[in-house]
Amino acid sequence: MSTPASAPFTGHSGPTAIAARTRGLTKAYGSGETTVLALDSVDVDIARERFTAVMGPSGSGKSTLMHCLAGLDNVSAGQVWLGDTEITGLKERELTRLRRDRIGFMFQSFNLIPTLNALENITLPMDIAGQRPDRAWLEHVIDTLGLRDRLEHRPAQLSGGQQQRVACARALASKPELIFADEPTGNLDSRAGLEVLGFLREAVDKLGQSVVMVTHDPGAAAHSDLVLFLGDGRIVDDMARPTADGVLERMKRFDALHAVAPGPPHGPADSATEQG
Ligand SMILES: Nc1ncnc2c1ncn2[C@@H]1O[C@H](COP(=O)(O)OP(=O)(O)OP(=O)(O)O)[C@@H](O)[C@H]1O
Repeated sequence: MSTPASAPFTGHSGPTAIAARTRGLTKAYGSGETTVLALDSVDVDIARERFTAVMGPSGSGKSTLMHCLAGLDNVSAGQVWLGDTEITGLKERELTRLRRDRIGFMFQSFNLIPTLNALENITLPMDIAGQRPDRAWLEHVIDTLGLRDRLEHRPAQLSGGQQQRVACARALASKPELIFADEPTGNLDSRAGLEVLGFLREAVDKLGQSVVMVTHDPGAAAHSDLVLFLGDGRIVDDMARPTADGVLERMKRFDALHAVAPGPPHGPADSATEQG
């Protein structure tokens, strides 16, 4: 578990091969009798240059896990690292810079600026940060995502799938260590959704990126290398090289278990996940 503190991030196969990790990550909302334990002592290693999907029923803690991993939410207990940097305990300003420099985000709702064209949207976070894009990398991302002939178009002139590809390029533009995608296909029809999943896959396979995606869709999860299943704020299972059918079966089993024995909010099932 200990990693050399001075180990630099190399962009690809780093010294730890871990993009992010948590130990004892606990997040509670509220206090007293109304406390909700959204995450209950989660230990997880997110592998570098891999596509990790996070699944689980509504309210199981998926978004909370993503927010804590991305430093968007403070934790109640435990530790979170991005690469070799412990982010728990960082000040808000340091967190803002870390997110800007080292993390990419994709959301269900694209979040593009309507008055800017595709290229301007892609480079906006870097422009705001006063950073110059690595030109060769940017060109590579644009070609990989098939956006070359759409760069002058505004979001309204693009299909939903194309808009999400622009959002994907924006997330990739600064060559972040880790990309978080929150239901990135949630607003797309199945064909456009497949296309975006294919591009996320390529971002990992061809561009050496690391992706964490929250999804409810077993078909989307099947594009990942590893599915983490959350239940009641804990990682209750994982599945490497998932198939849509396999994921669906696993989810049905969880549902059946829940239906038979609703039990206490945080049951004993916990196979704290270690990969990499
Ligand atoms: N700001 C908040 N205040 C109080 N409770 C919260 C807050 N955010 C989340 N929760 C609670 O924490 C638990 C986990 O929520 P979270 O949004 O992480 O689940 P999720 O798995 O992402 O759900 P969904 O699939 O519906 O998006 C839920 O019980 C939720 O009600």
